[in-house]
Order: sequence, then structure tokens, then C-alpha cells
Amino acid sequence: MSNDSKGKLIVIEGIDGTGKSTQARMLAEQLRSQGLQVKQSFEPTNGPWGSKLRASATSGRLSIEEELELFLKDRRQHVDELIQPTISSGGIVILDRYYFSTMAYQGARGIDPLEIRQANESFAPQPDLLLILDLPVDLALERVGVRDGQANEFEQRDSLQFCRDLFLSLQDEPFAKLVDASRDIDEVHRQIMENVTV
Ligand SMILES: Nc1ncnc2c1ncn2[C@@H]1O[C@H](COP(=O)(O)OP(=O)(O)OP(=O)(O)O)[C@@H](O)[C@H]1O
Ligand SMILES: Cc1cn([C@H]2C[C@H](O)[C@@H](COP(=O)(O)O)O2)c(=O)[nH]c1=O
Repeated sequence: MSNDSKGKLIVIEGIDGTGKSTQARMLAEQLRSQGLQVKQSFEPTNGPWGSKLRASATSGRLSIEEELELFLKDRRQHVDELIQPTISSGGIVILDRYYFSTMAYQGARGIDPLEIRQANESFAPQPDLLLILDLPVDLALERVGVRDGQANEFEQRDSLQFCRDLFLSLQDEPFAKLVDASRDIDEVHRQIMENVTV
């Protein structure tokens, strides 16, 4: 779905540990300090479907069909209740993960990422800006404190490499910007601010 709303949708993506939550918080603070109306959110959400998904990461992974269905239900609710109303009223939404994560992570489980994209774009607005935080898998895992054998179900090295490659494949989209997440926190924030026009 194209985004012809008055507000802006800014999405931060990247594999686990690339600094998405840190940068989403810093970006939201920066924009609020400029007097802008900002809603910061994340996926999976803390709603009923998102909570079930988060629980499954440690208690036992769902089948790919059930997992994909829950991510779609969670996102529909997020779009209907927070994303679309905020951008329709002229506000800025900053998201820590969106449907590009579904293309990556559920793509890594064997579903065609393009089919995932089409299913999502039938109801979810495209972002105005997609910030892809890029970091080698080993460095990302080091940051989240995951050592061999201790990764949770979503954090296996091979699938994270698939996810990193998928995110990198999106860098030529007209709304995408690649950010070098290996730099220090303030430098990553500076790279992000260079690309944000509000
Ligand atoms: N640029 C950076 N350099 C070094 N450490 C960082 C940087 N950005 C974030 N960190 C640290 O790395 C860890 C992971 O950061 P953060 O939670 O923001 O990442 P994330 O991408 O949201 O992770 P996840 O997807 O697992 O939730 C935190 O301890 C954070 O303080
Ligand atoms: C939106 C979305 C997320 N995931 C996975 C990716 C992560 O491993 C977890 C969320 O963890 P976070 O540390 O809170 O970011 O969920 C996914 O597989 N598919 C998705 O669409």
C-alpha cells in the first residue's frame, strides 16, 4: 500500500543486536525535542498475537504457517490501531521492525520473501524511510550477549546471515537508506539524522 498520509512512517530494520531500539529511542527524543508529534512502537507488539509470538521464541517455535499468520494478525492490528491513525493525523511513527523483518526471518524458514511482501503491502503502508542498520552477524550476536549454543530459537547464525542478506537486498528501494551500525552510538545516530527529513 502506498503511503499518501499527511504524517511520516520511519522504519528501523536490521538483525538482532544492530542497535534498532537504541536508535529508535534517540530518534524519537530528537524529533520530540523539535516539537513534533511522535509515536515510537515495535513489532511484534505487546498485543495478543505479538505476545504469543514472543513467548514462542523461548517456549518452542510454532510451525511456519502459524508463525506467519500471527505476525500478519499482529501487524494488521498495529496498522489499524496505531500506525494508520497516527500518520493520517499528521504524526510521525517510528517503528523498531516491520514487514521487512517478516520477509527476512520467515523467509529464512522457507517462505518466499516476495510473497510475504505482497501479502503485507496489501494492508500495511510502505514506509517513507526505511533505515537498514547493517552489522556482521558475529558482531551483532556479541552485542546481544549470545554465545555458541545459547542463541534463542530466532537467533541462529545461519538464519541471521540470511536475514542480513535480505535486508541488504532492500537497499536499492527508493525509500531505503543503509546505515553502518558498526560505528559508535552517536555516529550511528548522526548517520540516521542525515537521512531524516520531517
Ligand atoms: N553503535 C553501538 N555500538 C556498540 N554497542 C551498541 C551500539 N548500539 C547499541 N549497542 C548496544 O548493543 C546492545 C543491543 O542494542 P539494541 O537493543 O539497541 O539492539 P536491537 O537491534 O534493538 O536488538 P534486538 O533486535 O535484539 O532487540 C545493547 O546493549 C546496546 O547498548
Ligand atoms: C517483526 C518480526 C520479528 N521477528 C523476530 C525477530 C526477532 O528475533 C524477534 C523480535 O525480537 P526483538 O529483539 O524484540 O526485536 O522477532 C520475526 O521473526 N518476524 C517479524 O515479522
